[in-house]
Amino acid sequence: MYDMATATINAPILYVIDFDSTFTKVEGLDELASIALSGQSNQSSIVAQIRDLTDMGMNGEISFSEGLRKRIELLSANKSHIQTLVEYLRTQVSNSFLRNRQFLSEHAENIYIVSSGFKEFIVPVAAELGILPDHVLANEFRFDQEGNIIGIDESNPLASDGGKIKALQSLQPEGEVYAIGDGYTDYELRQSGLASRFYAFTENVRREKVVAVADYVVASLDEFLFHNKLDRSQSYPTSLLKVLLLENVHPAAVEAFRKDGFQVEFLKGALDEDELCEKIKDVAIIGIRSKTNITRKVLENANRLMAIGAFCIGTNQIDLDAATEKGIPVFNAPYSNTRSVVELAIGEIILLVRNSVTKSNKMHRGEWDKSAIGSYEIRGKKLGLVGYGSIGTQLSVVAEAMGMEVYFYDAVEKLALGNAKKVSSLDELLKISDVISLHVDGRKSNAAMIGKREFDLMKDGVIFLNLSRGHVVDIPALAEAIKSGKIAGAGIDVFPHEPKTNNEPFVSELQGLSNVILTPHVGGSTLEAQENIGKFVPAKLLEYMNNGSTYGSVNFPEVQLPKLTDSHRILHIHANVPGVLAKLNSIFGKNNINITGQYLKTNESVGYVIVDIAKGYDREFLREVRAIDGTIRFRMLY
Ligand SMILES: NC(=O)c1ccc[n+]([C@@H]2O[C@H](COP(=O)([O-])OP(=O)(O)OC[C@H]3O[C@@H](n4cnc5c(N)ncnc54)[C@H](O)[C@@H]3O)[C@@H](O)[C@H]2O)c1
Ligand SMILES: O=C(O)[C@H](O)COP(=O)(O)O
Repeated sequence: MYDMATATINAPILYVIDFDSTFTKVEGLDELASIALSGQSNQSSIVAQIRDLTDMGMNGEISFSEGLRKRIELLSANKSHIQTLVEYLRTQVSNSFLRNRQFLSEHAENIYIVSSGFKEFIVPVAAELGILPDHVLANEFRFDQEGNIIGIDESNPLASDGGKIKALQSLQPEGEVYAIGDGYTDYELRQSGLASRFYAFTENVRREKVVAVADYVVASLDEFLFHNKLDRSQSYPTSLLKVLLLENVHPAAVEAFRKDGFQVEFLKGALDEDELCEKIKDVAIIGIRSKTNITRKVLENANRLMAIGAFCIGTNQIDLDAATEKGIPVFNAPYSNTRSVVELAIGEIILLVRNSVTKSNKMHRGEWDKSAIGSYEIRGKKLGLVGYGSIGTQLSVVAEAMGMEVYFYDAVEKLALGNAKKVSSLDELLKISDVISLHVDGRKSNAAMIGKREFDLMKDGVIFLNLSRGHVVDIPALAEAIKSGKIAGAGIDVFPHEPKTNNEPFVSELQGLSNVILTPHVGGSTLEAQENIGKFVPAKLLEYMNNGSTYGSVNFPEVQLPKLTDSHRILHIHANVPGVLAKLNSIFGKNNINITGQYLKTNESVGYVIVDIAKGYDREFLREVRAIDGTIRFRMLY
């Protein structure tokens, strides 16, 4: 075992880092085989054999040297393939190594790569991040005259079992050695007593046998640096923060968070309140769509929660007041699916005005009903829009381009686009429209805003669409109006009770009614919209997590902050009571903290102060900042 007594006091710690699946995301030899055999029929089977051998070696299931020789025999690669491999590996450097290139170059003297891989591809890739070429201890290939790989340099200690130990011994380290890697041979450095600590590195691959024997498990280089209080790219490692993504958000979202190092859990369906109360306890960021309700009770259980992403437009499913009180900003995607809703509405208006749904249903039953009765053009028809926000206005423009006469009613003063005409009351709009389409938001006060009274005001034979929120319409009253013929056709995409997953049944009084299009809340569900949302919302959340910006938040004071350079940033969220900024400034003054930038925004309930301070301060003052009356949340970025 490692003996502290033998380490020379004050000798620098040596960081010994593995290359394959640690420094880079992949195994170099596996990739070399894949490149060399590209286009050949045996490519996948040989690469699979090589991968199996790599895995067995990494798990300590076969002797390392035996595995290496077998892999080289299977390889059939040459020098030109190595060049291609190097280009590829440059794109495969682990994200947390890329983020921490400053640490790697500033500490280059104390960092070694000790790898059973090959210098020919490790040196050029590692050197780009500041690793010194003579600090790469690795194998070397042997080539024939044509440049084909014919074996390995057997005189290199790394070519034999226990090679990493021998290589490290050759350095005669004077101080402590911390070994970081994903494989069993990295652990052997610790087992041999040469290294005082072994950190199992799980950013790219998690080998349980290796994790089981590790002193520490780190899912990123930031986590390793955090553990050792070393300079790093993330003040708090994202690999220690969990992101919970519900309701089948686009894979782009998963990718965005993983790329930044977060732990991501992805679920296809929604969760109910009790399930969520349990699940949210260790979650730092949650991403939902329209079906997950984030209630006050859920938030009471969310003590690690820092931000909420609504991967949709509507945010009525979130208790925004409770989130604000807890200092949690909420972000949504206000425009990413607008066009998708508009296109569905236009399609439905045409089909319903034309009475095509009834005819299509008859055809399915074997009835041929060729007649013009009840079928109209949309040209010249009056479209009444309830809610003239992003969707209402875009629908207004498109419908007008198709020859409809557009009228709208909105609760707040809105500028009419094109030739659209504003009407002064909902009742007036309902009375004059041939087609009525709802595009209000889902605020509580809009519950059942369209019921029997409103249906009675409408023209006989009106076409009615709701693609906004289910609870806005009284469904029994709607069903009655359809049955009575008051409504000639309806397109309904949203319902007061929607299944949580695709496995649950859907039940509604609207089922089986004639000339009714029922869609399962898919107004915004196009691949384009979902991909846009899957990129947009994580970008907002990451901007908040990494930089503190709240621009675009639906419940928080909005600030767009400059990128943090050469300073540390304090983010202080407090109840909006007088005097907090003065208290903060007096603490900074008293502790000689040099302020390089300061921002303050408030809304009715919270204040958000951001202070950039020069590095080199004594951390003691942070205690005083935390203790300021009314502090809700406090964190630091650097
Ligand atoms: N079916 C879907 O898949 C789908 C997709 C996207 C959005 N939506 C829903 O559509 C809603 C509207 O989206 P948006 O982007 O146009 O929102 P928005 O906030 O831009 O517009 C909503 C408009 O409705 C108005 N409004 C609210 N209550 C009203 C009332 N009682 N009377 C009159 N006007 C009222 C508001 O003043 C606002 O102008 C979203 O909130 C969401 O609930 C559904
Ligand atoms: O608010 C929205 O954007 C829509 O209702 C879409 O919700 P969804 O993402 O749950 O389909």
